[in-house]
Parts: sequence; C-alpha cells; structure tokens
Amino acid sequence: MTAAYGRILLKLSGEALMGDDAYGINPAMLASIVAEVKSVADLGVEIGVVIGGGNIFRGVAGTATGMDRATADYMGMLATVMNAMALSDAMRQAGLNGRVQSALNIEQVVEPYIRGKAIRYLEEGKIVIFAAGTGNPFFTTDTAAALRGSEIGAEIVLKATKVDGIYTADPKQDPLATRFARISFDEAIGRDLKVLDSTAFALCRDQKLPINVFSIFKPGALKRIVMGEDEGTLVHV
Ligand SMILES: Nc1ncnc2c1ncn2[C@@H]1O[C@H](COP(=O)(O)OP(=O)(O)O)[C@@H](O)[C@H]1O
Ligand SMILES: O=c1ccn([C@@H]2O[C@H](COP(=O)(O)OP(=O)(O)O)[C@@H](O)[C@H]2O)c(=O)[nH]1
Repeated sequence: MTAAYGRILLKLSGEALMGDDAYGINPAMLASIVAEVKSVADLGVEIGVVIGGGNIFRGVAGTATGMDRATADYMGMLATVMNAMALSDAMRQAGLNGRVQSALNIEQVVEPYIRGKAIRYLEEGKIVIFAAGTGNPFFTTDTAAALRGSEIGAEIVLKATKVDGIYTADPKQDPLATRFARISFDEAIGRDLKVLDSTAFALCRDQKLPINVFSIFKPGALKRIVMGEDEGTLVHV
C-alpha cells in the first residue's frame, strides 16, 4: 500500500479534543485521534500538525466580555500550546515521536518554530506539532495550517473537523444542505462557505495547496484520504 502523499499538514480542531465533554481535553478522544495519526505515520507519510484551541479559549468569545481582541487572541494561542503538549504526550504514549514548535516563544516549555528544523524533523520521521497558530492575533489556526503547510511544502492540508465535508450551507443549521465531493477554491470562496476562514482559503489557493475537509469522528477517514480515496470534500485549484 503506497500513500498518495509524501508530506501532509493535518489541522486538528481544538474542539475535536473535547469528545463529548463540554470543554477541555478528553483522554479517550485524544487517544483515538493519535491512533488515526499513527495509521498514517505507519505508511511512512511525513506529518505536520496544526492544533486549534477552541476547546479551551476562543479569541472572539473573550471579546464578548469586553476583553481587548488582541489580548483574547493571545490567550487563544496559549490554549493551542496546551493542546499541542497534550497531543505530543499522547503520541509518546502511543510510540510516536512528536515535537512541538511554538510560534510564540515560551522556551522553557516548548521549542520555538524554526522552519528548517521542522523540515529536518519531518525528514527524520518525527511528527511536528505547530503550536500558537501563526503567532499573530486576528488570525486562526486554519490560517496557521495554510501557512505552515505552505512553508513545509506539504502536498495537501487535511482539515479534521466536526462535519464530514463542505456543504452547500452549514449542515448544523440547515438539514437540507448537501455535501460537495469536490469544490474549486473560487467556488468555495465565492459561495462564502464558512467551514474554513477566507484567509486560509485564499492562502491555499494562491499556493495551489489543496485542502481536504473530513470528519475527525469517522474512523479510518484520515487514512483513506492519504491513500487517495474519496472522503470528505476536496478543495482544488
Ligand atoms: N458550508 C459549510 N459546510 C460545512 N460546515 C460548515 C459550513 N458552514 C459552516 N460550517 C460549520 O463549520 C464548522 C467547522 O468550522 P470551525 O468551527 O472553524 O471548525 P474547527 O473548530 O474545526 O476549526 C462545522 O462544525 C460546521 O458547523
Ligand atoms: O494565528 C492564530 C491562531 C489562533 N489564534 C487565537 O487562538 C484561538 C484558537 O484557535 P482556533 O479558534 O483557530 O481553534 P479551533 O477552532 O481549531 O479550535 C482563536 O480563536 C484565536 O483567538 C490567533 O489569535 N492567531
């Protein structure tokens, strides 16, 4: 079995880590995500991961209480560092070699993001977890996934989320929404489909970096995409 991609960037939503809990990190969910990642790592695919923070803190939620947006966003970025550390530890327990690199310097805790070093780790078969998003407020971890994916020369960005693809409308709001198997960047941006933010879409489009949106709750979905099978929604140039 050979994989369709040699190097991928996996975006894991923070909320995926909650499982059925109301917030935080659910250990069983974390272990099942790591098992999915391992099934792909075992194929020899090089994996970069960008992890979200929405299970702990979301910048926009902070501003609802009157907090300054940039301050709230920095808190959101710190939340992603906690998730990254939990993920890397769960990888260690599963026998995988994970390395966390943070876009914000917290040297006593995790390594800083250094592109060349990240690429070296990938070549060595280590899984690099990119924490703290882009390091800038007013961005999201989806945009961080597009950015890091471009920087490391990933062949595809895989967005693992709560829905099993991109729909004509938010399927959580509209039960009649139908799923696209494939959609072009121009159409996804033109229809203002909210599953990814527009900055992330635009960056991937400019870099000709395809995106596949799939459900993190569907066992085997990640591996199927990596094997080149039809799963979720492929956003193409
Ligand atoms: N057109 C659409 N197709 C699919 N999902 C959509 C769409 N519009 C909005 N969504 C919503 O987007 C959510 C995923 O985006 P987001 O909340 O940013 O996830 P994540 O936390 O995984 O980054 C889905 O749970 C879904 O409810
Ligand atoms: O480059 C970034 C990435 C993230 N964030 C902040 O971190 C929070 C958590 O990230 P995100 O919402 O993307 O996580 P997810 O939806 O994947 O759980 C965001 O709400 C932002 O407040 C940010 O300011 N800049």
